[in-house]
Amino acid sequence: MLHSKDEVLEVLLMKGPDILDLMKRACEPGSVTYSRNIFIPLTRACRNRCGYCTFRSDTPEPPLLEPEDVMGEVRRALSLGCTEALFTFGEDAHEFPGVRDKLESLGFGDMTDYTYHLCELTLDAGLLPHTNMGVIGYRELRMLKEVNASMGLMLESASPRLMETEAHRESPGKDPRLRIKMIEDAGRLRIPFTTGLLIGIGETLEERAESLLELRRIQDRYGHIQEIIIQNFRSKPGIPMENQREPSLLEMVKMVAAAKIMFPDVSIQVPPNLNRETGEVFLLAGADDWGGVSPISRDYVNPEAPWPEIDELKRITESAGFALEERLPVYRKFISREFLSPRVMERIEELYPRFIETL
Ligand SMILES: O=c1nc2n(C[C@H](O)[C@H](O)[C@H](O)CO)c3cc(O)ccc3cc-2c(=O)[nH]1
Ligand SMILES: C[C@H]1O[C@@H](n2cnc3c(N)ncnc32)[C@H](O)[C@@H]1O
Ligand code: MET
Ligand code: SF4
Repeated sequence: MLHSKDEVLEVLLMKGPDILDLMKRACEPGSVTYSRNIFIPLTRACRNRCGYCTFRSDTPEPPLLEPEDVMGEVRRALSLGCTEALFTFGEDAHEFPGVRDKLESLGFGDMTDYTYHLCELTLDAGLLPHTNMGVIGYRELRMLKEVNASMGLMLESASPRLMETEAHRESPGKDPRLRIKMIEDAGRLRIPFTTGLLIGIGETLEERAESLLELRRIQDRYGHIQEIIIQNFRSKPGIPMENQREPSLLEMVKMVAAAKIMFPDVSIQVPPNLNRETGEVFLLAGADDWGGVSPISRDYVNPEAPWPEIDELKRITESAGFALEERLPVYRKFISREFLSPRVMERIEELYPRFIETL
């Protein structure tokens, strides 16, 4: 195991054949999971302005997806065999007058109320919601737990220093203290949780080590983290961080391996669309999940990076020596009354019994 900052840092500084030993230590034979989803970006309005983001828009047009649009997409996703509805969008969007007026005309007070309503309709229709709407409070989390199979929030980095750099200078919601608090709140509420780190946004190797150790501390205390995304920063034309160097393949390999060694109890996810050529190398470094893959929608956060077809994902996974296994947005070991609301649990028992642990 890697327990101290020095030990983790030593891994992140490795060179030459030591890296091969590291990969061997992290990689276990077996299966690699993915979830069939549809991405539903309710709004591009966001109170933050992250230096790497192309998703946010100042004048979102339309300000909000309407219930009919959302439910049309949900039905289409169901007909294509999806199980997950991924609700990811801007933080505190109801602070924008355009969004607030639209919410009001639909009869909702804020984005949480609206999201709750859509999750409820989605769950009734048969998809399992996973919501990541940025930082929200304890009461909002408690409310959304009732209609979500899992929820998520990227820590991005545990470094408060990035709040003074291009990455997060204009993003009060990326303060690691707020993000850590929300991840802990989700732990207190027993919500199966997805978090992750964004690699290459100006953080030092030492800060990468600290971020992993911070997530380990939270997981030791609460045990609700089901997966950690190790996401590589992608440079895109027009973003403030356009000239920032992307992380190298070996930097990513070392992060993935360190994460797997530190978290034998958590899946390590790398998004296949951001790693078209290199994804299979990450499997050999301990990554064991591809995340949500959509047969219909784009990755609205990374629209230039299409997801591979599921057949292609299977080919890549098998050629590296692993089996591709479909999962729900909630991992098998969290499918229980301890972690899911009665409503969500009943829906899974009814519609997706094949994903439930049979002992
Ligand atoms: O397609 C994407 N899915 C993203 N997902 C979705 C994720 O792959 C799946 O929804 C989960 O694995 C649940 O099945 C996120 C989920 C979170 O909770 C937090 C961050 C992300 C980030 C992305 C992302 O950048 N692109
Ligand atoms: C939804 C998640 O997508 C990630 N994200 C946002 N912009 C980029 C980018 N340019 N490259 C890679 N990941 C990005 C952030 O980590 C965010 O939390
Ligand atoms: N805006 C949220 C965040 O960055 C959700 C993901 S980005 C669309 O945490
Ligand atoms: S990454 Fe999320 S929080 Fe940051 S600007 Fe984009 S939408 Fe907002």
